[in-house]
This record gives sequence, structure tokens and C-alpha cells, in this order.
Amino acid sequence: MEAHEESSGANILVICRFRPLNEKELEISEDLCVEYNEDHKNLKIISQYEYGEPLKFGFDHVFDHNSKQVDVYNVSSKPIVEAVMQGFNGTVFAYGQTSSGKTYTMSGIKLDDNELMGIIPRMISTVFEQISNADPCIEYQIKVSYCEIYMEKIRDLLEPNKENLKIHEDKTRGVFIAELTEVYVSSAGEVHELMKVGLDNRKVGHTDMNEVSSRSHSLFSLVITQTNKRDYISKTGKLYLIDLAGSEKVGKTNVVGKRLEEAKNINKSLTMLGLVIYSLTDGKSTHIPYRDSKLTRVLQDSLGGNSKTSLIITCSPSPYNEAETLSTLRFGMRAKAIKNKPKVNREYTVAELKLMLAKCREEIAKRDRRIKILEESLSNSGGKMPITENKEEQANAETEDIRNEYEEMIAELEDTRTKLAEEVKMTGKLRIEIEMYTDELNHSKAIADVVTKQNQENKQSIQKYEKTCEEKDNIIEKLTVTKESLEKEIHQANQKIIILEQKLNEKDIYMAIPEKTPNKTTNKSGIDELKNMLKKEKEMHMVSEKDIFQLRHNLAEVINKKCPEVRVQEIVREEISRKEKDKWSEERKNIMKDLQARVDRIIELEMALDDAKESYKNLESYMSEGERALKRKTDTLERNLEQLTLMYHNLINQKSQISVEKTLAEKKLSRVNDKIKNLEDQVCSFKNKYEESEQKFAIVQEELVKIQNTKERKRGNISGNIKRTIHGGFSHERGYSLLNQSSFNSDDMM
Ligand SMILES: Nc1ncnc2c1ncn2[C@@H]1O[C@H](COP(=O)(O)OP(=O)(O)OP(=O)(O)O)[C@@H](O)[C@H]1O
Repeated sequence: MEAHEESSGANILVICRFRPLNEKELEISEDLCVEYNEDHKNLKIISQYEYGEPLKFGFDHVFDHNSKQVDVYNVSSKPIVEAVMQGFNGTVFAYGQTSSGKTYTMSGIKLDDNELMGIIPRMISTVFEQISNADPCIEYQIKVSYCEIYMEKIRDLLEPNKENLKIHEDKTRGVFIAELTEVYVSSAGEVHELMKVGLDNRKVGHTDMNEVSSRSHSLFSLVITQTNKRDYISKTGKLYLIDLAGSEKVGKTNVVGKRLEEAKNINKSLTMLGLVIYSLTDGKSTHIPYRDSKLTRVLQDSLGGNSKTSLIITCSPSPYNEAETLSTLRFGMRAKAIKNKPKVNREYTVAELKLMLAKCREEIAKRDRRIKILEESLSNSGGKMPITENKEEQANAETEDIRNEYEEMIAELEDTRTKLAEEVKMTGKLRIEIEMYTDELNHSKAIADVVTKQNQENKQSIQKYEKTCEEKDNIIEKLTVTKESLEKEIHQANQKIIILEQKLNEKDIYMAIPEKTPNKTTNKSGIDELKNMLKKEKEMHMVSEKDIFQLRHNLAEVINKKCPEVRVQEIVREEISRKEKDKWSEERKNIMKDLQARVDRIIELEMALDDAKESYKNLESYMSEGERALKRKTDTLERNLEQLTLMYHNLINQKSQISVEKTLAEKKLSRVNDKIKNLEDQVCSFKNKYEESEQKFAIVQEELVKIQNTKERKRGNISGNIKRTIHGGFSHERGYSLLNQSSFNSDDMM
């Protein structure tokens, strides 16, 4: 079936796609910030920053994080490629935060894997499939080009040495990139090869958010020209497949140097894109700032022009990226309101044009004949032509005056319009800036909230740790007391043992026993030996006493015989000796008694010592085990205490760091607030200026109407012609209707 060649206006198709959570996001939280509606068209964002009702968004289709590549293609791009095969221009472009899945959606991670290939390889397959099913009398020519916009410069990806290419526009080709390499292809394989070449030449880089981040906007295009060899009708469809570089918050991607410059450029050109979309949809703008960036200039036909366009917005479902996701969704919502005017790009062949010319000539001749007949019949009936030559001249002069006046008015009007457009553009820019600052503000507020929350949590954990430390301190104190009392007991026991050992040693010395007796049996035999020795000593003593007595007696006899004085002396001596003897005997008795008592005491002490040794042994084994356990416990507690102290210090450090960050965030917040206030003031003043301009515009318009009314009064039926010229679309539309009609006629003729 032949498609309608011109549409009254078609909205951009906006498809929203969420990718699965990546590893980094999973580490932070497994939660999702999005809830999908079952109708696959609506979704809600559960915001952590914007309180109140959940934020609702609706698109032509919503794909959740489990969506398949083929389904995304069928909904978002297949209708576009089918339209391109009928001669329309088509654009599919992906917009979203960095690492949200634009390249995954547009190219896919494997160009030749049926499951994983993205939109571009699938589109190529569809094109060649359709060609193979087409009428054999249609001839196709397919040209491929691939370029990127990097740092506001267009670079050929098929011949990368071609840099800084220029954009041109003409009536037949529309907007195009001059000198861009265009390669004729005849199979899907050849296109895939070119795609690979282009992808290899593309500027990519590593950031904290994406291992392989596209640092440029890439534009892949297919121009398909088909000529029907039967009726010589020729149509050209141009397909643009665009993978935009991702917007990024430089704070999150942590880029510096060259990457930072790239990021600034990317964000700037995306802001310009936002501005164009804003101007297209706000219902007031008379000027669309396509020329303000290379990207918007290239997309001129795709946004609000001659193209069927599909926009795929890609988002992350992680609460970590909520702010960026919201901004992307808002961008998509705004783009949904853009209306394009796609039409089939027809080119007329020489044969077709000759046919049309012949028909027109025939029609003119027919009319000329009719006029002649009417003039003849008028003069036959005595009537005259309504305008004399003089009157005609006068009318022409008046028309000329009015035209001049009118042209002056138009020039003035144009001037006012341009000023107005500039002011509208400025307002749009400011609005976008305000939105950006509001986003930033929300982000900073969110950071401040998170920091405050963290602060509170840290305070709580510090309190908890302090409490734990206190408890541990108490335990340690109690254990230390127990330990001290046990040590005291051990010490006392040790002293007792030392005293006992000393006593034993004393006994050993006294008894002159060389070795300590280890047990009761040995002690007993030692004491028996001791008693035997005492007995022998006694006996020997008695023998020696007897001997001494005998010796003394003999000596007395000798002395008595020799000298009587000596005898007296002897008696005295005897008396002394007896007394001494009694004394000594008494002493000996006492010694013996004492000795016996000491022996008994030693036996007693030995027994006590044995008992004490045994109980010491028991005590020692008990004490050493207890002591070891106690030591272990004390060590563990000491280690715990050390760790807790360390943690406590760390927390104190963190706390002070957080409070510094908080202060910084608060300062930033107040700076942003000031900036916003400034901008709001500026917007206010622009608004006033805008309103003034609008009033001026209304006055000018009123004047214009007045002049037109005057002219109408003076010119009568000429006024209709002038009105049509102002709008400037009449001849264009009539041209198309004529062409369409002639193509219909040529079909009829077949
Ligand atoms: N729908 C998806 N399913 C599975 N993985 C995905 C999906 N979308 C994206 N990814 C993965 O996420 C990572 C980032 O995706 P991609 O490079 O396409 O993002 P991007 O938006 O093009 O980023 P940038 O703007 O930085 O170039 C890649 O590893 C990709 O494989």
C-alpha cells in the first residue's frame, strides 16, 4: 500500500528504557527508584529528594530493566525504517546519562549476535530484507556515512583524517555535511564492515561511571534512493541513527583534564539540544536556535522538520542516579510534544516532467480558448472591459504605494520579531539554566541530607561505642580486682611454702642430713637413724664417763699418796666437778628432752609440709589454669579495648570530616541559592522586557490590520492575493498538490 506522502504533523515517538543495576549501584543498594506500570506506558519515580506524591511520567512505551534488544527495536525503530523505505526521512536517537545504555541500545555489545545486537545492525537487516522482497522493477542505491561530533567539530569516522567538516543546506538535500565520505553498499555485510570501521575510530574513554564511555555524538546515516523503472518515480529516504554522548555530573564521573573538557563540551551541546526542544514546544518561540550547535544543526530536520523521529531515553533504575534519571525523563516528556512534518522526498525524472509539461500546456491552451470565447461573446453583447488603461495605471500606482508602505511595515515587524525571538531565546536559555541550577540545588540538598543523616548515624554509633567501651572498662576493672586478689592468694601461698621450706632447711641443717627427705617413709628412717645415733652417743658417753671416773680415781690415789695439800685441792676439785657434773647432767637431760621435742616437732612439720606441698601442688595446677584463662581473657579484652579506642578515634575523625563537608555543602547551597535568586531576578527583568516587546508587537499588528483594512477598501478583491503571499506557503502547497496529481495521472496512464 502506498503511504500518504505528506503528513499534517506527527509527534516524536518517545521510548523510555531502563537498564539493569550495574555492579557499582548494587554495592550501594539493591533498591530501584522506579515502579513500572503494567500498561508499559507509564512509570513512577520514588524520589528520595522530592517529597509528596510519586513523580509520574508517561511515554509511548516504557521498557523495564529486563527488556530484550529485539523488542526495543520493534517498537522504537522498525516503523521508522519502514517509513524510510517509503521515501521519508527517519531519525532514531538515544539520549541519557552517561552509562545509561545508549550505545548498548543503538549498537549493542555484539554486532553479529542475534540476541545482543542493537538497533543499527537490526535496521540494516530490515533494509536489505525489504529490498529483497521488493518489486524487481525498483532499483535501489544505498549510501552509508558515519561521523562524530567531538568537541564541536565534525569528524569523518570512515576517513578519520577528515576533520572539522562543515554543515550546508540546500533545497534539494536539506541540511547535510559537506565532503563527508559516502560509501555505496550492496549488502548488509558491507554495512556491518563499515560500522565496525567507524566504531573503531570513535572517541571513547574511561570514566568512573563507564569503562567505555562515548565522548562524542555519533551519527550513522543511510541514504536509500529507489527508482521505479516503470513510472520513473524516484524517492529518497534518509535514515539517521544517532548515539549521543552521555550527560554527566563531573563530580560523579571524577573526570579531569581532557576528559573534563570533553564533559563540558558534551553537557553544553546537550543543553543546546534541550534549548531547541524547549523552543519547539513552549508554544511561544518564533525562532528555533538550531544554528547554536553542530548537533542541533544536524538534527534540524529530525526535530520539528521533515522526519519521522524516534527518541529513546535511557535511564538507570538506581536511587544513586535518581537526579539524572529525573532530568532525562523530563527531557523525554518535553520532546514528546514536538511535532514534525515528514513528507516523502520525491524527485521527478525527465520523462515524468515532460509528461507534466505537456499536460500543463494543454490546460493553458484550453483556458486561452475559453477566454477568447468569453471576450468575443462580451463584445458581441455590447459590453466593455471593466478597467480603462488610465484607471489601470492609477490602480497600479496605488498598489505600488501600498506595497511600499506594507513592505516598510513588514520590515519593522521583522525587526521586532527578531528582537522578540532573541529575548525568547534568552528566556529559554535562562529557564534551562534555572532548571540546571535547580537540579544542582536538589542534588546538593540531597547530599546535605545524606551527610546530616550520616552524621546522626555516626553520632549514634559513637554513643554506642562509648557505651560498649564503658561496659568493657567495667568488666576489665572487675577482672583486674579478681586477678589482684588471686595474685595475693598465690603470693600468700608462696610465702607459706617459703616459710615451710626454710623451716625444713633449718631442720636439715640441725639434723645434718645432707638431702631433703622427699616423703614420709624416708623421713621415718632418717629419724630412726637419728635415734640410733643418739643412743650410740649416749652409750659412748657413758663409757667415756666410766673411763674418766676410773682415771680420776687412779689419779686421786696417786695424789693422795704423794701430797696431802694436793688431796685437799683434789677434794675441792671433786666437789666442783660433782657440781658441774650435776649441772651438765641436768643440761643433758634438758637437751635430750628438747631434742625429743624437736624430733616430734620435725615429724609434725614434715607431715604438715607434705600436706602443704600437696595442697600447693593442687593449688599450683588450679592457679596456673585459672591464671592462663585469666591471661587469655585479659589479652582479648585488651585487644578489644585497643580496637575500640582506634574505632572511636576514627569515628571522631570521620565526624569532624563530615562536619567540614557539611559546612562546605551548606556554603555551596547558599551560593547556588544566591545564583538562583540572581537568575530569577534576571528572568523577571527579561520577562518584563518580553512583555513590553509583546505589547509593541501587538501595537504593530494592530497598525498592520488597520493598513490592511485601508488597502482592502482601496483594492477590493486584490487583498486576498496579498494575504496568501504573507504566509508564503500557498505556492509551495499548490506545487505539491499539482505534483501529486500528476504522479497520480501518470499512474493512470500505465
Ligand atoms: N539494557 C541493558 N542490559 C544489560 N546491560 C546494559 C544495558 N544497558 C547498558 N548496559 C551495560 O551498561 C554499561 C554502560 O552502557 P553504555 O556504554 O551503552 O552506556 P552509554 O549510555 O552509551 O554511556 P556513555 O554515554 O558514557 O557512552 C555497559 O557495560 C553495557 O553493557
